[in-house]
Amino acid sequence: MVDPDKTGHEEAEMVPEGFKFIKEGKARIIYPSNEDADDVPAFYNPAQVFNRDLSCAVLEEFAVQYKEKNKDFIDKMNSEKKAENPDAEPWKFRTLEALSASGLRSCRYALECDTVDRIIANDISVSAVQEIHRNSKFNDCEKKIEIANKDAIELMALRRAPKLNVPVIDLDPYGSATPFLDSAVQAVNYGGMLMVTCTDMGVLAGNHPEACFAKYGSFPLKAHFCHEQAIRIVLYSIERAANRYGRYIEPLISLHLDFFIRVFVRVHHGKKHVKLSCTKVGNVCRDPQSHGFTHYTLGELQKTENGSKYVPPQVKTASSVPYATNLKQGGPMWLGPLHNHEFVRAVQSRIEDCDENVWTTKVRLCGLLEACLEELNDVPLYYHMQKDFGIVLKFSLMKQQILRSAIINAGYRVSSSHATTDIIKTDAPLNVIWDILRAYVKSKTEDLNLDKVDEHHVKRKILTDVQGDTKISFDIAQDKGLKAIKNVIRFPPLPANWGPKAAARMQMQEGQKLDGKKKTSENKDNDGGVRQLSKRQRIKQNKRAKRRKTEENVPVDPDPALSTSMD
Ligand SMILES: C[S@@+](CC[C@H](N)C(=O)[O-])C[C@H]1O[C@@H](n2cnc3c(N)ncnc32)[C@H](O)[C@@H]1O
Repeated sequence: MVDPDKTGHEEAEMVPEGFKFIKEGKARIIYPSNEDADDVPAFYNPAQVFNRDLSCAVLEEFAVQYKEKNKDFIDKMNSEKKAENPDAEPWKFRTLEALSASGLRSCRYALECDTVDRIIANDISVSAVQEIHRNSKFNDCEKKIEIANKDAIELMALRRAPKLNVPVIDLDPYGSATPFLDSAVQAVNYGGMLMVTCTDMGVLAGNHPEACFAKYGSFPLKAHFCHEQAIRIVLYSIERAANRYGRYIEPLISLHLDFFIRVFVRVHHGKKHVKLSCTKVGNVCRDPQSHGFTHYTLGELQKTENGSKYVPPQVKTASSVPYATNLKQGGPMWLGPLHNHEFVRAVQSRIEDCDENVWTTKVRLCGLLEACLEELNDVPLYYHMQKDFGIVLKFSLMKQQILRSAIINAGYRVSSSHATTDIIKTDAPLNVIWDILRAYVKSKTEDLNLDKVDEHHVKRKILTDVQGDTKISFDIAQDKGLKAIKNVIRFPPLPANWGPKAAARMQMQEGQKLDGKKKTSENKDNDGGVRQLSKRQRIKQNKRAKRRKTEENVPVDPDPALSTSMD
């Protein structure tokens, strides 16, 4: 490989005019000098460097663990192959990057993950595949990268073909990964891993609940826990797809980052465990007035004289959300743990050992994984200190540390979340939190200022209620839930223009089409769906798309957001 730090003769010869080279990790790609041009051959977003750095670390750790766990099986398979054909190649650990774009990620996997033997870099776009060829050559990793130009759904559906035997599949689409989940859960090896990105945060966060239901099978609630809720909806969707084929997921690391969701899940198989799925997914009920919420699984496992059976859950929504008059239901979503802490620790120590010049996001990655280790893994969702409690009580509340102490002193656990700041994740029942907050408000003021508050208003109900038997103490507690254990940066400021980016124009082979995936204002405008186009911009873009379609015969669908029907 050409030394990445050299900018000598050899490189200048390889970079065509109008192009530049971009360095990321140990890889470099050749990319148009004008990145904002309408017609870039393949998609590349520098803001996803964090996603790629993390994915390299996770992939290498997973590959090491997978080979170790399956050592006997791999050895047996290799000796059987050798007996049949002495020249047979040994078994290879393959990773499929199903939506590869420029091939940057695949090149990085090839160069930075020593335990991964092969990467299949696939993209439906002809121009993207040309870039993958060029970039894998440029990085001198052609031997490790197999290139495919197929619809990812078809490619993964070829799972019965013994050649596509992949322990890891990476899905990094524009917008939602849901069109690819069905074939991905079937194609990945037993005990293999799916790495899944979803960038349609607007949909997942509850801005378009009907679209979220259509894509993910889950109805999101508009609430301050929307970031973690988005992760849980994606996990639910993967679990449901897996269950249909006798498989189930184990989340290894599940993240909300900047403008997207990235989850790493192990895919197991086994009918007995698949049945348990109904006890891991469920609904959330939230009162928009008091901001209180509760959750319940869709099914419960009940012990019987002869063993156990699955039954519908006992739903205690009303008693779990005191002062609620009008509960709104969201879901279903994943209610189990988001992370496997042992795996997170292993990835974290791998990152700690790496060179900061290669993984430029090292400091942030370590902070993020530390935040994952700190968060309560068995408590779904959280409250925002001011935006939930403060707003309801119309009172400037105590510092986080004091409320956390009070919760711990009352005998419960509390933590922060990697997903956002200023939140309280706790196993304390809501009546305990209201007891604490009521006691605090009363300790700060004698005048509760309720004269003008309607008698049915939730603030009045909370503040005039009889104090429960919660032990109240605002003394600073000594507990790991109180303050960060390691002094690492958890939420560093982000660079300017950090966010989703416009999709590249797709050039497909004749006869190829995008199954179940249309270009919409969400995924065409960006890879995040966070910034929506105005109606005028969409009309303009539609016209441009139609013009292209006729001029170049490239299948670009008009923006469905302009039509009245949902599809
Ligand atoms: C967000 S980009 C991938 C970015 C890349 N993984 C990276 O890290 O830079 C999505 C890519 O998916 C490709 N794509 C979209 N639909 C596809 C399909 N059905 N099959 C294969 N590739 C597809 C697009 O051409 C585009 O290059």
